[in-house]
Amino acid sequence: MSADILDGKAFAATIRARVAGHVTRLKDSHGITPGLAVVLVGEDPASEVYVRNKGIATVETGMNSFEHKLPAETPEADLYALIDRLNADPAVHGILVQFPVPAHLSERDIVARIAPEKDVDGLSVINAGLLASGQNAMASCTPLGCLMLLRETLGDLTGKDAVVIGRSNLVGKPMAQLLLRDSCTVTIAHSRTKDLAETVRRADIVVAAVGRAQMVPGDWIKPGACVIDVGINRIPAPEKGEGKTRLVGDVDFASAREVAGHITPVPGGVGPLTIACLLANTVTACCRIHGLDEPEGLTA
Ligand SMILES: NC(=O)C1=CN([C@@H]2O[C@H](COP(=O)(O)OP(=O)(O)OC[C@H]3O[C@@H](n4cnc5c(N)ncnc54)[C@H](OP(=O)(O)O)[C@@H]3O)[C@@H](O)[C@H]2O)C=CC1
Ligand SMILES: Nc1nc(=O)c2c([nH]1)NC[C@@H]1CN(c3ccc(C(=O)N[C@@H](CCC(=O)O)C(=O)O)cc3)C=[N+]21
Ligand SMILES: [Mg+2]
Repeated sequence: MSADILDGKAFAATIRARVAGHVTRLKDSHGITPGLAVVLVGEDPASEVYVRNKGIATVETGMNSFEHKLPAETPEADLYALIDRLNADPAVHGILVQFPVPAHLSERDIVARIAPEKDVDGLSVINAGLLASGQNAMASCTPLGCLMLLRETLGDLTGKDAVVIGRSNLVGKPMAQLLLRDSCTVTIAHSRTKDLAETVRRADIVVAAVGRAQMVPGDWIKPGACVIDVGINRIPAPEKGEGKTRLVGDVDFASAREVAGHITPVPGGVGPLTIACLLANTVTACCRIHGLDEPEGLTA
């Protein structure tokens, strides 16, 4: 059996079309253009991919995009001054500071500096708390995109055994919360998990968010399971020529596709959904900031 390969790119396009519809309505009826600010400090390969693709998509959906690339040695005070300006800027409805940041900066303190209503990554303690207590949160873009794709693919998720590999505040934890809200039986695995292979073998749904290239082999996958690969890893690709690289996920796609029922590829899987949901969250933030009705079809 060979898995159904989930086309994240195509599904992302339908989400973006919904976003574009709401943007048009905001402009025509209220004279408001949603704006998204992205801050990148230093260099990170996964973040570079994100910034490139996000800028294009933001403008395509009719929103404003503000990019701030700062050098790796940027002092904390300068970064905070920028965040304060973005917090106060009425043209900015969403703020995203890309992680990881250089070691002299604190992710926790950066998140705390961002106005919670503009926190489109859903990282603030307010958003994390709202999500954990089952209230109307701004959910992190990647888990939101994964949940939308899972519902689209499997329908009702009630009672499914879900294993999330990774417990970051950005991906693993909010993913587990969203799956729990949809009544999955959720296990969160991480670097200290005793028998990862056995844990993953129980799962009807596997979400891999680790950041280790191709670490999940096909023989960990339960036949017919739905495999969502969040990882974005750059590895050498000598077959493409000297010094060339390619993107791979955290799942060994070649062996996993032989066992899984559904699987997301990298690239073309979760990445495009993250971007579509970032735009969706920006529109949601914009509506909330202006006291307008919640946009439909953009939240989980
Ligand atoms: N496609 C997309 O749209 C996105 C992709 N990404 C990518 O997803 C990946 C994960 O991102 P993020 O969550 O921020 O990463 P983090 O580095 O913040 O978290 C990684 C998690 O993986 C766990 N882990 C590390 N090694 C192992 C191991 N050997 N076995 C089991 N678990 C392990 C860590 O455990 P512990 O807590 O114990 O250290 C940690 O919880 C990265 O490749 C990132 O680039 C991220 C966001 C969006
Ligand atoms: N605060 C914060 N929030 C994030 O959500 C966040 C972050 N920091 N830091 C970096 C990671 C990584 N990430 C990606 C999103 C989309 C693609 C993406 O568009 N991927 C395409 C790439 C296609 C290509 O260009 O080759 C795909 O997978 O098809 C990649 C990576 C978000 N992240
Ligand atoms: Mg992280």
